[in-house]
Amino acid sequence: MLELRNVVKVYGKNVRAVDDVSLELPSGVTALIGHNGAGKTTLMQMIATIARPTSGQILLEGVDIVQQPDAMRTRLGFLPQDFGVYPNLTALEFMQYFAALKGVRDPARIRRLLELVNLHDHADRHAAGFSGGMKRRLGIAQALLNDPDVLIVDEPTAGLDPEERLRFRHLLSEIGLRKLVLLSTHIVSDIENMAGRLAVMNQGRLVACDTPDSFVQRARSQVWSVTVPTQDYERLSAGLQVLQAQRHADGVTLRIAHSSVPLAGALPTEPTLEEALMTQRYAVRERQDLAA
Ligand SMILES: Nc1ncnc2c1ncn2[C@@H]1O[C@H](COP(=O)(O)OP(=O)(O)OP(=O)(O)O)[C@@H](O)[C@H]1O
Repeated sequence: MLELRNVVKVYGKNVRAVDDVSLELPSGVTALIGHNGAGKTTLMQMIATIARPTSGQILLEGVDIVQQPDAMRTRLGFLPQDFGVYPNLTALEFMQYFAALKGVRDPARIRRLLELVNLHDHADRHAAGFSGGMKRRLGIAQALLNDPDVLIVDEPTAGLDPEERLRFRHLLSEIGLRKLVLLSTHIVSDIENMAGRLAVMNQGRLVACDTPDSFVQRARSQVWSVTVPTQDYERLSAGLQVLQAQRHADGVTLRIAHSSVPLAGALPTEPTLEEALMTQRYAVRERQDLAA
């Protein structure tokens, strides 16, 4: 169990990149979601002990890893956002290099990990010629060398094609069956059916943390569907929080976030996870507007 207590990170005089975040993370996959600049990377860096909180505590199994970073470092696998491979090394040599750095002496483990990330057929190829997805998978393999209890992956699917994304999702959810996996993304479809828990960040704050089902459950009765004539679309949708507008022969079908019936004839509809999160973000924005 990883526990964050009132964690704050201030850059310079007044950039509160992470603002009083408290969070409990059990094992399984947790996805950190938020817009660019929400504070996801900063939070992950503090958990990975490569950035120090300005204040607050981060505990791994009760041990304060800000005070005792080695308690995390010996149990951590980390794939940073800007992870790069060494182009002159083959995949196998790259793994051997990191195995030596991490004091891992079992050559069979390297083979097993290359199989796990489906790179065993490419073990003797130079990583320079790998696709983005293959490089990310090699990054995961090196992160798993020391059999970490905690795996942190920053934006794992950035720049990957759909097939690579799918493979990556599968791999991370498998790892999450046994480990604590924390990943960040701003692409909701990437964590659908994969993350057991979503932590939503906005402007440094943790605004919600729950299971995907709970987010969807809460958004029920707040997402509406209605078809309007094409010529009335702009007038009718003005001022509404339109989640999706699909044009077809009979008009435009709108999916709208609203706490009550937004337009005559609108019917409540089952929200997708992405819509549920958008509804949540809208709710946050409304609360901020009210507070201003
Ligand atoms: N080293 C730094 N010095 C100053 N400000 C920083 C630094 N790193 C991040 N920030 C600022 O902190 C805030 C949070 O940034 P962070 O990278 O943690 O967000 P993020 O959610 O990971 O964004 P992205 O999805 O773009 O990676 C931003 O306003 C960013 O500009």
